Amino acid sequence: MLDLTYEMPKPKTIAGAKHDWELVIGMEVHAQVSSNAKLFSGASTQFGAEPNSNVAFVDAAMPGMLPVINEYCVEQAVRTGLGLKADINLKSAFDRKNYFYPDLPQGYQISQLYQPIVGEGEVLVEMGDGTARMVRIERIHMEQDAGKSIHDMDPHMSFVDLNRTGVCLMEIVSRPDIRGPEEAAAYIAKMRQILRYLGTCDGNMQNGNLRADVNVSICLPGAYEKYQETQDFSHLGTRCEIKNMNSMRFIQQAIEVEARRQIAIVEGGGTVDQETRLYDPDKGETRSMRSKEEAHDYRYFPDPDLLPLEIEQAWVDDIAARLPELPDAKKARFIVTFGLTDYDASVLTAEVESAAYFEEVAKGRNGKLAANWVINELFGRLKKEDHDITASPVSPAQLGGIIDLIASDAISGKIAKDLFEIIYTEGGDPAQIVEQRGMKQVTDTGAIETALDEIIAANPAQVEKAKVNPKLAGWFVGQVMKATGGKANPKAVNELVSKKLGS
Ligand SMILES: Nc1ncnc2c1ncn2[C@@H]1O[C@H](COP(=O)(O)OP(=O)(O)OP(=O)(O)O)[C@@H](O)[C@H]1O
Ligand SMILES: [Mg+2]
Ligand SMILES: [Mg+2]
Repeated sequence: MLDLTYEMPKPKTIAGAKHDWELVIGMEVHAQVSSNAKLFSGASTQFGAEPNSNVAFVDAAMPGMLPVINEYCVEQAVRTGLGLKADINLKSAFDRKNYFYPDLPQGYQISQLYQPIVGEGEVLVEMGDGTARMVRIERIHMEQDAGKSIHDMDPHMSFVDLNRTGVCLMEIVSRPDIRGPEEAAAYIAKMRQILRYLGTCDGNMQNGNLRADVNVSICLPGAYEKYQETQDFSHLGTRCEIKNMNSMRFIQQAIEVEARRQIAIVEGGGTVDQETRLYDPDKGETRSMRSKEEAHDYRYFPDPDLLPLEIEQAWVDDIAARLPELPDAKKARFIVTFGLTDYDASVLTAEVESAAYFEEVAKGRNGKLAANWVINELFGRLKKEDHDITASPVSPAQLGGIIDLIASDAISGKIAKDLFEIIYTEGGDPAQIVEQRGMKQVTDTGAIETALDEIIAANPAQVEKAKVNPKLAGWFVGQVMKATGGKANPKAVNELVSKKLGS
């Protein structure tokens, strides 16, 4: 594999009235496991179902009901851990996190506080300008999602929908290694990409299947480096946690707004309280939800209904052996195998489906040419209609066919674009269309020469001018192209023009 060494991105600094401040960010990503059934029941996880139709007795906390662990969910947590190059804990355990809320019928959430299933890992976060930072993962634990309270259906009543209750979430906790709003967005994007490659979470942020709690603090330049050396958190500022964010744009806005709030407090001589806050995108501010003083005492304790979760190394090894190729490896391979730039390789591997599409087109062809066509023509065209690659009307075989016609000089690059448009809108076989519609490039120098001779004969004044000003040769090239309906081979035309005009 290619060894990619990156320069680290600079931390974002914000100028306060007195100092420059740096940002420190740690994220808790909640990723809903792509599983048909819930973590401890067989009820369906289908999104958008009739309210309260996907609820097993245990989800509704009926007396005497016992949780039974869903092995598939455990496997997805292990796969996610392996995908983040993390330690897998062969023994983990479930704890009860107790709190009261109408959407939590059990009165507690089953989670893993003391012994999570996945330990330390790492994610490479690339910034698109060639810089990248390795963000450490602290842990991943499995937990149940809560139900949903609905307050906006009736002015006098609130409703509860338990469909989501008990759905398996993975909480992926990062170290405070993220240093700015753009990095936070890039981190989420990379996490989403890895989860989607693995297929352990569909990454649908709109549906809330991937959401993040964003922890923000500020510090003076130099303090973070001291924390890195010692791992002593006292070098860092007090964090505030912005809950439940499911939009990359709002995450970036919230971080900036929150950092500025903290800077104003500290520069005004105050101290930041550790608290949970909510971002209001309409007002562009974060608001306190609850502070440390009124913090929940969750009274965590091991869930007596569930045995510790013990898995075998052989099972983990087997899962590891079956992992798909992940984004970093695929990108590096694309750069080496197809001679792509870092940027093109990133674009093509952003989604696993586009990567597969490109690879089919590029196999046995010029990789750079294939990349150009996939990125500029195909992606550009799909974007116009807001389609993704899975809905592409042009198949990899068809696009490959167009590229073959260019490579063999059968059609010019300009005609290829027309051909692409025909196939995009009407379908068909590229070679056949070129044949039937007479789109073949004229490489026959005889035909080009005849056209050129006619133009020269009709424009004696231009010919004289061109003899003293070689730049005018381009005019003759253009005229030949026009006369041949854009089908003349531009290289052959150029050669003939300079031969005849002696320029
Ligand atoms: N000074 C700091 N500045 C920014 N982020 C921090 C700081 N200290 C810790 N963090 C980050 O805060 C997050 C803490 O998450 P964790 O799940 O461990 O605890 P929690 O938020 O107290 O618990 P809960 O899951 O109940 O919200 C981590 O991502 C961590 O990196
Ligand atoms: Mg947490
Ligand atoms: Mg938290």
